[in-house]
Amino acid sequence: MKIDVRNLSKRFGNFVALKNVDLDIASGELLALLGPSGSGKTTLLRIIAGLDFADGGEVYFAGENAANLNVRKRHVGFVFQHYALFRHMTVFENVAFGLRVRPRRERKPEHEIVKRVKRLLEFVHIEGLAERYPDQLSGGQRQRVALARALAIEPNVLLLDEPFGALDAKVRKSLRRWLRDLHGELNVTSVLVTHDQEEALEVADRIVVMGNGKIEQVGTPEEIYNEPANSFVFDFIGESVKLPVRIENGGIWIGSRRLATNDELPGTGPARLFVRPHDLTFGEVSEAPLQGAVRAVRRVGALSFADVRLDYGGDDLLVEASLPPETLVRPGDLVGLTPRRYRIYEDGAAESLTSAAL
Ligand SMILES: Nc1ncnc2c1ncn2[C@@H]1O[C@H](COP(=O)(O)OP(=O)(O)OP(=O)(O)O)[C@@H](O)[C@H]1O
Repeated sequence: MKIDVRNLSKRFGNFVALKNVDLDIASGELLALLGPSGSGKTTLLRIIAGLDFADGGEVYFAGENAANLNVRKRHVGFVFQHYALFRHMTVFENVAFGLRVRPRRERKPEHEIVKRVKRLLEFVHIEGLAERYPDQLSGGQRQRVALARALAIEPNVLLLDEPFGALDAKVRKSLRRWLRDLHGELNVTSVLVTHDQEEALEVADRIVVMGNGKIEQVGTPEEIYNEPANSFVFDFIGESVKLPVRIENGGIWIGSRRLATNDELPGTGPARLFVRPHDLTFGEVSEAPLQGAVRAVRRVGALSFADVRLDYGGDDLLVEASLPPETLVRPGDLVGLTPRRYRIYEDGAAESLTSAAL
């Protein structure tokens, strides 16, 4: 089921929660709505679901204006962060619920309901838990039940609002891989709300980055990460180091040193350089545009980072740079750093003035 969102806007009192949102969701894709808290992700999801109404704009389900379809007719399955399972029902009954409450004309005979529920429990790998109650399950198992229950009604659209938000990091990771695999087997259009960029990058076919009720960028995980459309997306996705720089005489100046660039830059004035920590290359103090003293060296899993205090035109600036495996530095060492791939944003402007891969 294809979903088109057209010029959607929503206010809560004076607060603008969605501003002229346009979005095409392809049939069968898994789309992630990603953004900081309060950016409007849940509001957009609720309007798509029919649980809330927009002040302006439309949502189309397979070309039909969804305003003409009530919640039930939209055939939407939901999974929320807080497992809204019925506590007094077993896993089996929870999953069967949506099938049993259908109007008599549409309801399947009991033996078919039993067959379908069993198949769903197998599909989400919890067939052994059918007779348990929600209290007797782990958080991850409950979310599997919630997904089986959402799928029971054979939805055209699956809406997931922070489905793994309440789970610990390890369970989250395994469940999102599981969701990715499962989604490949389902012919359902899914929209996943998350504020976890790693989750979105790993699971989604495409990501919609939202900020302040607006769409900042739509793209594949690679596009979003490697070609951020603006400074908001660069800053929000992945780690970033931001350095104040100056544009003058066609070049980028870090203090009194000119950064090697591919292009001549127009204009004069302050700007900001955005660089990923792993795109800061360690080198000779005398040659690199940035110099500083190593404060600490840290290992996080297989990666090493150095906190470098840059001597930055009077202001000290602490940056975290990724250490390539062969680089040996110790606290107290003076090092040079060169931004290898970066983007330059004029102060106050979102669009990148230039980007470079040196
Ligand atoms: N019923 C409401 N009444 C008033 N304001 C609301 C209401 N629902 C949402 N908002 C506001 O609208 C903004 C967007 O909320 P929304 O829940 O869509 O954000 P979100 O991106 O999903 O955030 P989170 O990740 O924290 O869930 C927030 O500032 C929120 O406070």
